[in-house]
Amino acid sequence: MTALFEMKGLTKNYWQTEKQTERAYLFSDLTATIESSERIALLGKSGQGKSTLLRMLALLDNADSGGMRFNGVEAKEMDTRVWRTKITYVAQQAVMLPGTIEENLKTVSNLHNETFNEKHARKLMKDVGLESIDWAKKATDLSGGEKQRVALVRSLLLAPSILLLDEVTASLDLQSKAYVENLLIKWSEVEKTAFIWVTHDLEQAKKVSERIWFMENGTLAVDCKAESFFEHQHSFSDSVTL
Ligand SMILES: Nc1ncnc2c1ncn2[C@@H]1O[C@H](COP(=O)(O)OP(=O)(O)OP(=O)(O)O)[C@@H](O)[C@H]1O
Repeated sequence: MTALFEMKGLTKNYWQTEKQTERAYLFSDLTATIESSERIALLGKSGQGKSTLLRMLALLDNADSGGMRFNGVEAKEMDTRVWRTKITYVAQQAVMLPGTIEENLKTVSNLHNETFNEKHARKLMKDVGLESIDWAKKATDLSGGEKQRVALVRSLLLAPSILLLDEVTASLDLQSKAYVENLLIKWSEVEKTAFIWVTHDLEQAKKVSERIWFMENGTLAVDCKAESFFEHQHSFSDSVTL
């Protein structure tokens, strides 16, 4: 059976401006396969290249070598915009487009010339705890945490196959964080969406993931079931102090 997603030998050299260390690359030869709607937490100390990898998977950054396939199709054979609707990146700092919340939510349907499913959007806004917000409000006036949740709903409206979540709850209070975690777990189960969630919060990783990718020294040092990772956490690196 064709895998949902494969990455093979992905390598990123340091940028020219980067202070050279003992190795020339940020990460090298990252290889992994996602068979179906798996929930993966991507862990690793600061500066290991987790965000760079996510951006690379969404074709927002180039690999120096290696390749990727989605449903058996090479990234370079697919239209970049189509790829990004299948494999969608949600940034740590949400960016709102000029205009109202409603206009932001409608970006996706407008892009695809489709009818906007308001009921679906309202349900998602409720799921992230934003049911009482006025959609006529200017999106750029929202708080950081509100912007993050609107951005997440906007991405979910694309119905991607793989969501790339870059510390998406870092700016949220505990209640909103729980809303988002629960929504994404449920969403993955119901819609059969995979996600790769970068987090420094081990409790969150334990709650949301079935599989762990752990980056260390420029490699994907660990790729295993979440249960096994947390059972043997002490034997990975320096106790995985993230
Ligand atoms: N566009 C760029 N130009 C130069 N250096 C960059 C660029 N993007 C990232 N880097 C460098 O690459 C390294 C990895 O950055 P990245 O943000 O991918 O790491 P990370 O593991 O996600 O870190 P954190 O956990 O702190 O978010 C860092 O040293 C960063 O300064």
